[in-house]
Amino acid sequence: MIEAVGLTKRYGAKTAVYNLSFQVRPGTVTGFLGPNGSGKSTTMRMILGLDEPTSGHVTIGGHPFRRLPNAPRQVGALLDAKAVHGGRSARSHLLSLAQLSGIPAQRVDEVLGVVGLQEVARRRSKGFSLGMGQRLGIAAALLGDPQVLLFDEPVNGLDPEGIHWVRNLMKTLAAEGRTVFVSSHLMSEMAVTADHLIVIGRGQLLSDMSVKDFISANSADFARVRTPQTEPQQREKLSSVLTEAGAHVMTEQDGALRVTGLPLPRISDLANDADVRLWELSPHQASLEEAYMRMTQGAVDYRSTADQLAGFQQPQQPGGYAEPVAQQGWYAPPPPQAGGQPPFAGAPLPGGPGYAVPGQAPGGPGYAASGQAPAPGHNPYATPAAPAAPPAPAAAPAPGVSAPAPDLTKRDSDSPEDAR
Ligand SMILES: Nc1ncnc2c1ncn2[C@@H]1O[C@H](COP(=O)(O)OP(=O)(O)OP(=O)(O)O)[C@@H](O)[C@H]1O
Repeated sequence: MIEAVGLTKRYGAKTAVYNLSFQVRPGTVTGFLGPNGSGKSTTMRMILGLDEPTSGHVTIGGHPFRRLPNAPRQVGALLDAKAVHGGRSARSHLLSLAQLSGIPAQRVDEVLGVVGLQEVARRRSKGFSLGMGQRLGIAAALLGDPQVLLFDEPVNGLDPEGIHWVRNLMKTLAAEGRTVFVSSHLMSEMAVTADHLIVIGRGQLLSDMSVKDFISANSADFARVRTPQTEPQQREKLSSVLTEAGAHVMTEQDGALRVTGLPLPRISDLANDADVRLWELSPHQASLEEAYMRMTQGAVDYRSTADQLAGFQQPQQPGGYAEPVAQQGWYAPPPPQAGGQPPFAGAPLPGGPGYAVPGQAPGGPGYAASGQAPAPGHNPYATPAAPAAPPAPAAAPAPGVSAPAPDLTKRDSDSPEDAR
């Protein structure tokens, strides 16, 4: 098991990691997520004894990495696939690592087979593609047959077959009882690979929970309801009936209704009672990517000015950043945006069940969950709001969620110096 307690790392005035506490348990794949620059690699380097924490500590199996007896046989890691002497062949690179750790040469050939590089084992690694380099880095991590494995972006540069292979490898390693800690920006992959997630933003813990809980805590389920296109009055009638019953109803670009606040059977019953025929009644559950974007929206450092999402950022507070989203309550499904219109200008925050928590950016980042661009000039969500949801309790964070800590990152002097 990996255990971090109050882990903090400062580089000069820059706080890369602040007061991180978490455990990575054996037998599961734990995903490590966070926007660019949020401190994932720094955390991994501290776990591996490559960086000294400014305060706090991190142990593997109860020992700091540097005091682990025969560490390479207990812990394997892929941090930077390019950290290989390009003039050496894949085999001689692995052989030199094996010799340093007293690992027999036979194991080198085994891991070359496991990662599928046996055919190119004697080729110089400088001619390797990005994906081949990743495979070589994974081979190095597996060399000591360790119980604890850390992978920083292992699927970076891999083709679909390679991604599939890494996914199965991680799962197999975890199923063997090993501790597998893996960072990635590929949410679709994480959704099918990881069992548990640790999410950080600007160096601080945002979430520590199962993938399933993470998705449900950061999304609002809703129903898509369609009535016959040829009879628009049916849709209007249903919309009124559902609204009267307490739902929040919005019209999507394709004419379907997006309904929150009522379970599907109730929607069906109400439609039936109102004599409205339904052509579609389907549940929508957010993807990990949607949930992740909703959670980390306030903790993204680098965003294109051309990115439509830029307008949805909470303003950077002087001397601090907009608080990461605490995981409590339910959130509005991300509403499609009208072309170029400020996201919530003039439009009240949709209320009712499943809506936003005070202190957060209203309504979410504004990406279209349905993947459909809204019609220019028409904001289907600028409808009068239902009464606002009662305020969520401000202080108590949900289980597994850290309360947002004060921002200790400093943007003005990102010194490359390590001031530990
Ligand atoms: N040696 C260093 N000196 C100064 N600042 C550093 C150093 N290493 C990391 N940082 C800063 O610490 C912050 C966290 O960086 P880190 O590489 O850990 O983030 P990350 O989450 O791994 O990012 P990415 O997803 O882009 O790989 C960044 O702002 C980075 O610039």
